[in-house]
Amino acid sequence: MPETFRIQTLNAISPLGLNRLDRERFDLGTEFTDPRAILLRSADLHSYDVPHSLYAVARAGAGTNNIPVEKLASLGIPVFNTPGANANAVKELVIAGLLLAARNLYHAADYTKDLVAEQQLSGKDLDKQVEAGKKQFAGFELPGRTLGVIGLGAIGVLVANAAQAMGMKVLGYDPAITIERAWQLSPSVEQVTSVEELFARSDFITLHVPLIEATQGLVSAERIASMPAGSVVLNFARGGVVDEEAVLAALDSGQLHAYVNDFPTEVGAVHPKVITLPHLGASTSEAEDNCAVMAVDQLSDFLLHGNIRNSVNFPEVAMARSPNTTRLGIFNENKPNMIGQITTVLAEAGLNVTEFTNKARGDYAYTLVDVEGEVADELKEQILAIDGVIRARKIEG
Ligand SMILES: NC(=O)C1=CN([C@@H]2O[C@H](COP(=O)(O)OP(=O)(O)OC[C@H]3O[C@@H](n4cnc5c(N)ncnc54)[C@H](O)[C@@H]3O)[C@@H](O)[C@H]2O)C=CC1
Ligand SMILES: O=C(O)C(=O)COP(=O)(O)O
Repeated sequence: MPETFRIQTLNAISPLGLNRLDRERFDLGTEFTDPRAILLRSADLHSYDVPHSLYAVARAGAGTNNIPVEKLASLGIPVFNTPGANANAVKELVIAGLLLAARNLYHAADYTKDLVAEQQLSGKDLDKQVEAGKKQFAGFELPGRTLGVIGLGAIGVLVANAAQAMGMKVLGYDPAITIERAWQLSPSVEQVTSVEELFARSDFITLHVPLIEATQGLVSAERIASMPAGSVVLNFARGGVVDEEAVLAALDSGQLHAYVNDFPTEVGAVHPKVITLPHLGASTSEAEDNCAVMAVDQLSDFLLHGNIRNSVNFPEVAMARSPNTTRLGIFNENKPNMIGQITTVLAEAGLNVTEFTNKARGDYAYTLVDVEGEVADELKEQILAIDGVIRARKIEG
């Protein structure tokens, strides 16, 4: 009997994704203590005691800063994410953020509500106060203004192209832009080669980078000071990418006009020039469906076939299944003679290899191997005994 894999969900995952799982092979629950896989969105896994049973973690979304990615790599546990699946949702919220800031919409709507709810105005009195008060919310238009986009990945490219189509001058900065994203980027977007230049030339800055050591505090006091007075910072990446204290000081001094962000803090959320949303970037039904479908498909492909697609800590490795073969998935340290030792064990067991792929990424590597016929259980133990092999699995189809 092939195994039924226990998948523990730590956040609400769209049923459109979950319903793709064959219930004969997958058992879904929120309370397992020995899951084979974890499926989550933003739940924090950093203090999670990783059980020996765990084979994989799938993040229905983009950011993986809530997951101990390196630690899991060292245990031979791939972490998957869903690149691009929620990018349009974030792009639309960023465009809304540009307009919220440029037209002072948040305060303007509050003002109107206050006239009726608090001041109890109506009829001609209300009309009069509306016309008298509106000038304090007069804004500015986007065409001709410059938007600096930091990070030209799935989201950054969509934001850059949309802002450009709205008549903005768009600058982009991403020293590691992929060829795929460069092809998608509007040719009118100007690439700048230093983040300092981007700040100095931008009326709006929008952030679309992961939260990693290199991006922590990327928006600093010094960089904000180099922006034109009255600029706007939009942060739909992660709170830690911005030095919030510096932003609040710049809002107080008038150097910044507004800070629109998706990551509430006790101090920031109540500042009058800050517009904070409750981490809403990916919260559309479309994005939730897209992320769930992609995460579930990648996870089930790994559990059933050992294939790795869109992992953030292991390389892309996928092979079609062939009849009358047994598949092994092996995680090992990326060091010399691993392939030699693995194939020697297979040869000594008299096994004929029909397909073999080994790819490395950073300190670790992954091997998928198909051999003719059945494989004895002891073979897995022999492979695990090789110095540098972290984990080995006989994958039943
Ligand atoms: N507010 C929300 O609900 C959401 C937030 N996010 C955040 O947005 C981030 C980006 O998402 P995607 O665009 O889908 O990821 P992505 O991986 O497609 O793009 C990230 C880009 O940032 C670039 N980058 C990395 N370090 C950089 C640096 N120091 N300077 C400039 N560029 C740098 C990379 O080269 C890559 O092109 C996620 O990691 C996540 O933190 C993503 C989705 C929803
Ligand atoms: O995909 C991301 O990085 C996000 O921030 C979305 O988070 P969520 O899935 O809405 O908890």
